[in-house]
Amino acid sequence: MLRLAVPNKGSLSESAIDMLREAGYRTRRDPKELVVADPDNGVEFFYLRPRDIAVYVGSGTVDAGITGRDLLLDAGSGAEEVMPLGFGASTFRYAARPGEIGDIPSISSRRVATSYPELVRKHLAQVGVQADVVRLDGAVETAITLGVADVIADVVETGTTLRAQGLAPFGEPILKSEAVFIRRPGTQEIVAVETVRRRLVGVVTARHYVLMDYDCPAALVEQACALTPGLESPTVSSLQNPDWVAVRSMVPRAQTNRVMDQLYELGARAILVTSIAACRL
Ligand SMILES: Nc1ncnc2c1ncn2[C@@H]1O[C@H](COP(=O)(O)OP(=O)(O)OP(=O)(O)O)[C@@H](O)[C@H]1O
Ligand SMILES: O=P(O)(O)OC[C@H]1O[C@H](OP(=O)(O)OP(=O)(O)O)[C@H](O)[C@@H]1O
Ligand SMILES: [Mg+2]
Repeated sequence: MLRLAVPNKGSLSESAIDMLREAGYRTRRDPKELVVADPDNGVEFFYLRPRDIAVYVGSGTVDAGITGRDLLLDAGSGAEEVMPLGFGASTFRYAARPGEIGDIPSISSRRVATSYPELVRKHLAQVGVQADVVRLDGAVETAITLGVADVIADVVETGTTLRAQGLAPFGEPILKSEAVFIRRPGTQEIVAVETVRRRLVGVVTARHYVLMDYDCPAALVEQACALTPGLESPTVSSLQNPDWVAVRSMVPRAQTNRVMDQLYELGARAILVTSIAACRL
């Protein structure tokens, strides 16, 4: 059986579980369940702390899993990112009291509090800044108030936590993170890992696109297809009225209304949009 690691708690857990369910896998029924066997799909799921997932995958104890890119890089375990999953987006940034430290070179000789010490050490080395890294488990924004650090490096999603502590981010983000599918190097040869990857690509694509159907005057079909090129090529079918054709194409969900407006202006009618439940491209 393939061994797959899933976040058991935290920001990524619920969305990761939803994604696996959409991909047709069995998921836990109770948050206390830590191991779930899915014999029909030949997979055993291990519900682990997101921070530990890259370590398990890197060591080969589990074959693949879902975690955050920032956690993967902090673990430095040798597990590799296969694909981003389109949820759990955040940035990883330095922050300090406004007016005190305003750029990355000024971190030099200061104390930086973080829950991601390896990620921060690697970044400081990359930019050639010497500083003391103070490892904390969480709530690092308070470290400056309590006098443990001059700078923090932490996950920023909305920025609410930073603002509440009177801190402001500075410098370019160290990293743009999101949930990622990771695997042990070499496992691309394992058919079951490749099947999981393909199913996840299916879910990400199904979420990203809608299916658009419309009727279009035959004389305008080239212009209409230019607005809805789809992935390979739109399907064009004949209608009973030979002056019109029916077109079906995949359109990025975020562009749905703009494309419908443009099609309508061109002369297309009966424009229908449907969600895609699943797909394999
Ligand atoms: N608002 C957020 N706060 C923290 N982590 C977030 C947020 N949004 C996305 N993430 C991502 O979630 C992962 C961290 O998850 P983890 O479960 O370790 O911490 P958490 O969500 O802060 O939960 P907890 O603090 O309860 O342990 C990282 O990859 C991080 O980038
Ligand atoms: O930019 P925001 O939307 O405010 O989100 C980012 C904050 O949320 C997380 O903290 P969490 O609540 O998980 O507490 P923790 O620091 O103890 O992990 C993270 O560590 C940041 O502090
Ligand atoms: Mg947290």
